Amino acid sequence: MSDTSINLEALRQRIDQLDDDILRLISERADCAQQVAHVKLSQDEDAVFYRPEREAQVLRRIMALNKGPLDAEEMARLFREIMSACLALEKPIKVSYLGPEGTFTQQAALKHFGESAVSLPMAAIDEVFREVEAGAVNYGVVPVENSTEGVVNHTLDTFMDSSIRICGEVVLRIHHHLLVSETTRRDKVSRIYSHPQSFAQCRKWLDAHFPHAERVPVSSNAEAAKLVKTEWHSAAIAGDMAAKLYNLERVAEKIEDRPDNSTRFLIIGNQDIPMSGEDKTSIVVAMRNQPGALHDLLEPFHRHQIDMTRLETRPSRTGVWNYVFFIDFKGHRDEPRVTAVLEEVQLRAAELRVLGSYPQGVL
Ligand SMILES: O=C(O)C(=O)C[C@]1(C(=O)O)C=C[C@@H](O)C=C1
Repeated sequence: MSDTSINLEALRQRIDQLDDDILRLISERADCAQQVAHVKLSQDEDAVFYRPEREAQVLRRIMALNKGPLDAEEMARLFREIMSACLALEKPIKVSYLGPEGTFTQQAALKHFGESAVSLPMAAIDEVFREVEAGAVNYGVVPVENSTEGVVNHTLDTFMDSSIRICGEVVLRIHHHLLVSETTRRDKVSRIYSHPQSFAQCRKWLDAHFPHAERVPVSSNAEAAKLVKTEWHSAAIAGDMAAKLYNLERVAEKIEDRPDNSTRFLIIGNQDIPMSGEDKTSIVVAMRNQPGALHDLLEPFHRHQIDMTRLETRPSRTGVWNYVFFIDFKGHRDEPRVTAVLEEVQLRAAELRVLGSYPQGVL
């Protein structure tokens, strides 16, 4: 036997021993999670098993402790899956998302809740809200803003008519690929299907590489991928999940014009989330229609040195010229300086609703 094969053998034996340890430790961890479930149930028969603030703390701790060689995000992803499996042992979690299967929203749902969550595709954003409101699922996942294309107005508008709360956020790096099926004539592509937002995010690449192909907008990237299966002269722009789901080949990868293209998704539910230590709060405010209203709204945030991460304006559905403001800022509603700001804004506003305080996205 050569030296290298002896070495390989020894290393594999060591890996087997380590796997034994990992297996034992994961099982012990799962056992602990089951005991946590018993404690929760003994305190409250309607106990909520999923604890986003605790999950965020676990992942942040692991990322801070990690010394490599795996990078912190990779390590957190592994722990994300362990926690997902532990939670499923306590109580399986059901999550609705803006479908169909294979969309970036499904990818975001899995990134946030892990593979052990049961995820159910819905045809529209309102349906995701409705399922959560009706208690048919525990949580929902909807897109809210894209770094290239801006806000998803439909999601914001749906919050105005709903009592649903925001329980979390997840940011997904969006990579688009040009996809074809095994029967596509790659030199004869004359039509490309995709969602309008994806076309917008890949405009320059398309102008340079497929200036003459017809661009056909469809309701989702997954739908685009599905259509390609049946047409020999068509391609689709979609992401990894759709490529995998419909078994398509990537003719060109990462064709988005901006390398930092990302989408933020919200986790919606019926629950108030306690502080995790690094939180955000989202509010919706209607101001009276008078001069200086916007200044009056923003001034308390400035004075209390609260870091505002987003401000969107949407027309209110009640008065013709009235606008409402969607504001995200750092901090949790239970922190004294946040409570103070909310009290001041309440006095100046026609209406204020806290949509939720939740952990800042970790992964
Ligand atoms: O700490 C808890 O409350 C648990 O239920 C345990 C645990 C975990 O596996 O660490 C599992 C699910 C919760 O969402 C948070 C954490």
